[in-house]
Amino acid sequence: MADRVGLAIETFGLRKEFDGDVAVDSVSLSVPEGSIFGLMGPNGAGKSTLIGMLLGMLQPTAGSGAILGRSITDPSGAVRAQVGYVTDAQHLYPYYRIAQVLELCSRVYPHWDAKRCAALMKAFGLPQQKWVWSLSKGMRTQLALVIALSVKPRVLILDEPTSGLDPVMKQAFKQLILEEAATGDTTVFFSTHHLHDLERMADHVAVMMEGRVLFSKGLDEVKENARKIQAVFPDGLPEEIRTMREVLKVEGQGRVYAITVSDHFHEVFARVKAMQPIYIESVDLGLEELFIHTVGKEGYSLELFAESVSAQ
Ligand SMILES: Nc1ncnc2c1ncn2[C@@H]1O[C@H](COP(=O)(O)OP(=O)(O)OP(=O)(O)O)[C@@H](O)[C@H]1O
Repeated sequence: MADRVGLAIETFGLRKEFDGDVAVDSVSLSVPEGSIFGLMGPNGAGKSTLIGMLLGMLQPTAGSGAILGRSITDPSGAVRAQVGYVTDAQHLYPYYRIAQVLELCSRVYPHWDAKRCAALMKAFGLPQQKWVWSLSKGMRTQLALVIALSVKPRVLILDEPTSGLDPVMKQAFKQLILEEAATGDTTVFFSTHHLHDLERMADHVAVMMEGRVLFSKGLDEVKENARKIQAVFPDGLPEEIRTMREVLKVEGQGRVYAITVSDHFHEVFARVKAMQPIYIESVDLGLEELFIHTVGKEGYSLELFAESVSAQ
């Protein structure tokens, strides 16, 4: 595994089968250091399975991966000391009191930040003497976040972290994550069902469907390269436009054609312009439109995906 500078997480052809059923299929991802990377996908897409492999909780069937240059299958688990994580199924000790869990963590994690832990506990108002088993789902998530941030993580991995939280806590949680990322020292990798989480938090976005990552890019790159061309041609649409690799969709209304471009926008625009349209302009493309067209072009059901796009 290459120890490449600049990437916090890297996977190559990562695959996981459960009894022959493929849950994660050939996933190759690059997560730049210092980024907030949002992975979006509907129920059953394979997000938790992928995260389970990154955290060393699940053994890959094939492929490989590294966090901060160390293999995710490294049996010593050394990399975990620099990784904070919050998962849906919190791996916390049910028969410990909160204070005991924190005490244990302070001994296990070499970079444990007791001040930060105390401040976060106060902010969340978590009762130190409560048993872990008696906490609500949202309180467990809060406790997991307190721990995740107190290990001074270089990488923070969050599996649908806000799913059990009420709206006020959701907001507070997101704020904390953004503050953590703003320090520039922490890379955040999170999964979500919802497009609006990506739009509000992430600077790198990926879409997962049925075990595969269909799309993975930096938002700046998306804004620069995924746009729409609106054009009118003297003799209707030149057929070769439909066959261009970068063209996701062509829609016509009267004589005006809207050409959705997923990549290399400037080159495609220049090629279309050379076809001598009567009129041509470039229009911004939202993430929602881009994802819907990408998912559709790959032949996946838009119904599954539509819920992720519309839900708040
Ligand atoms: N331990 C397991 N044993 C068998 N199948 C599993 C196991 N864990 C996950 N799967 C299957 O793998 C597929 C992907 O599940 P996964 O939980 O990774 O999806 P997800 O994108 O996280 O979904 P959700 O958003 O609902 O949490 C599903 O078909 C699921 O049934």
